[in-house]
Amino acid sequence: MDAEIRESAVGGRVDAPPSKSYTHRAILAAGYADGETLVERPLVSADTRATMRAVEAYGGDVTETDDGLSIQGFGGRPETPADVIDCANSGTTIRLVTAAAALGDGLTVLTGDESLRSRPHGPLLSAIEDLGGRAESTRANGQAPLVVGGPIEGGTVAMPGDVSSQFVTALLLAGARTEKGIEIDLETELKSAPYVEITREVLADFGIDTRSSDAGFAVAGGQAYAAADGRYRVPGDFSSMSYLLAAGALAADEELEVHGASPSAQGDAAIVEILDRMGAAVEWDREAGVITVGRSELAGVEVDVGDTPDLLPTLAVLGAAADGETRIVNAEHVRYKETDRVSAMAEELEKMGARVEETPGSLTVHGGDTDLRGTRVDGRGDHRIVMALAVAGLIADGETTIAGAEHVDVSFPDFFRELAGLGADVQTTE
Ligand SMILES: O=C(O)C1=C[C@@H](OP(=O)(O)O)[C@@H](O)[C@H](O)C1
Ligand SMILES: C=C(OP(=O)(O)O)C(=O)O
Repeated sequence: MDAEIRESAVGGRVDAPPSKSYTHRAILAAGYADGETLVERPLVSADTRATMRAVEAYGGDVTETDDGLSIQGFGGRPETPADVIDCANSGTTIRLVTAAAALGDGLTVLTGDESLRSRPHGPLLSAIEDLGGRAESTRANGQAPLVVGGPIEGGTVAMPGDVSSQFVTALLLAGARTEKGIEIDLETELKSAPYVEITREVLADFGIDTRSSDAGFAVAGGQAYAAADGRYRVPGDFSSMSYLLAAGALAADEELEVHGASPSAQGDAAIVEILDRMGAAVEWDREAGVITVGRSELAGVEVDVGDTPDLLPTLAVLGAAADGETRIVNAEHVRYKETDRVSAMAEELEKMGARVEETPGSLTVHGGDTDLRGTRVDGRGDHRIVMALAVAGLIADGETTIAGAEHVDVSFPDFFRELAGLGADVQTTE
């Protein structure tokens, strides 16, 4: 599917979609629980469907109802799946579900699409083996397809922190259901650290205690998952909001209001502070959960994305429109996503006329001196590249055509409808 976008103004009110990260965790936590949990206001998207499929493969049941997802847990110990688990495009799913597989008696086979089969899982596989489980990459390169089995009893493992925080998340979720618990000592600095705090927040809401220390994180074993009153409500997604807020800062003719922006552990809420630092007229009423943004002249800034890798595509587009230089640093781990997002944004923005430089760990965008021009760009099969380029299309001269626009289904299925609803001149064509 292509998306065609012409220079246009936006404004009005929009509701943020529910958080992908919280939804994944809530679905799996409900899977680990006994009995039924209602996950209210879930994100239903291609990635979260992959986690639902995994919970069902392990013997749980997931039903979409008008009130949310009604999930019957598999009770802490996954059954051996009758078939391979297809995690599609979702890194969160394959990592969290791999650690769950290490609690089972039998073997689980996990795979995904071409992008997912190129992403790294080596440190998680080694940790499971160190804990006495079996965890192999069929191609012996740390990538899926994976074959995983247990049951692990728990213990202490050392692991790098700079490849993916999802390895820590996966072990904390599964660790609560081991006999001895799991202690994770980090050998290198943790990147994407706020995502582990999201995990700890969801775990606490399901009655699971975790600890953090200078060395890493730990979870005691033998804990039972149970949400208060059997219900869990998902907050709004700040990564998704970043495209809406960027659209407002670059192209609003009247104020743009994003609702559903209540504070949570999401690091990507930093988009509000970054926009403010760039000179945008942005205000966040935390109590009401509403962010308003108006069109403003922006100035380039330096942003460290160590904690907030998913903001890089949005920031690159803001940088292309801002006066002066925007330097996005501490971005090595942004290369391990659905695609190498550092190179992808450099190359696609260059097609639109921006001047961009990359180093292994940074992206510098020289904004202001060149106007973006519409052309055909490639969404790289990556939802965040597609959405960021769509925002760039709002301020580019002429028409921007984005190939692979259907990939928004991964995290924000209504993205193009919402953008059109705000006044953007955008059409999608098969
Ligand atoms: O745990 C999560 O929900 C996520 C963690 C981050 O990945 P890494 O920890 O691999 O950087 C982030 O990029 C991803 O979109 C979602
Ligand atoms: C990297 C992402 O997700 P995942 O790791 O779950 O594929 C993302 O949503 O940007």
